[in-house]
Amino acid sequence: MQNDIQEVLYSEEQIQLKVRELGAAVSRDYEGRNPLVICVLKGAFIFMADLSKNITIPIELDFMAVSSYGNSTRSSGEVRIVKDLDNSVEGRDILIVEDIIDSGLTLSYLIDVLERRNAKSVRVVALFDKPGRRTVDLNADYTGFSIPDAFVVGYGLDYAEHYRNLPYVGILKEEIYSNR
Ligand SMILES: O=P(O)(O)OC[C@H]1O[C@H](OP(=O)(O)OP(=O)(O)O)[C@H](O)[C@@H]1O
Ligand code: HPA
Ligand SMILES: [Mg+2]
Repeated sequence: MQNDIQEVLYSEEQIQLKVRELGAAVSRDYEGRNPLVICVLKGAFIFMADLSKNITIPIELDFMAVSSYGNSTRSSGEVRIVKDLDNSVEGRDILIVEDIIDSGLTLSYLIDVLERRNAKSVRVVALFDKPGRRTVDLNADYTGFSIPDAFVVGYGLDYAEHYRNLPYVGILKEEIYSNR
């Protein structure tokens, strides 16, 4: 697995430090509000686990699975809900937890769905952001790291379902996906 990585962008330790900061910011901003924190599966599963342990106010958790990349390094443009929420979002303060914002298509779709279901507020915390790749105008309320336009894996992020279990985040060698 390690041999497929061209360059480590952020180590496990650097990520943990950032996640602690994000947890503190969320805890401060949502004091007294009991938000519903939504994990966007599968990519955000590790970030959600670590972030939630760093949130010090009462929260509820829910999970939604959406997919648009499949086995590609480019978005198909079609966002599919693979698993929906268990909870109603009506009248709730929602915090969406995303691993990465790339084109922005996944998030713009999700925000739209949650607003149409009458959430009281919708905010986004994203660990990684590729601002150079947006096709829709959208930004997270809380961002961990801005990264260059390269396909990255690890800490939940996959290529064709592989590499999610790497504890760090790195750029995938182009030769792994260029001849597919
Ligand atoms: O801003 P975008 O271009 O929409 O890209 C970001 C989304 O793409 C990835 O999900 P993916 O479809 O690969 O599903 P996964 O989380 O199960 O890997 C990633 O985890 C984000 O949810
Ligand atoms: O760089 C990425 N890596 C993994 N999944 C992704 N989904 C959007 N961008 C990426
Ligand atoms: Mg993926």
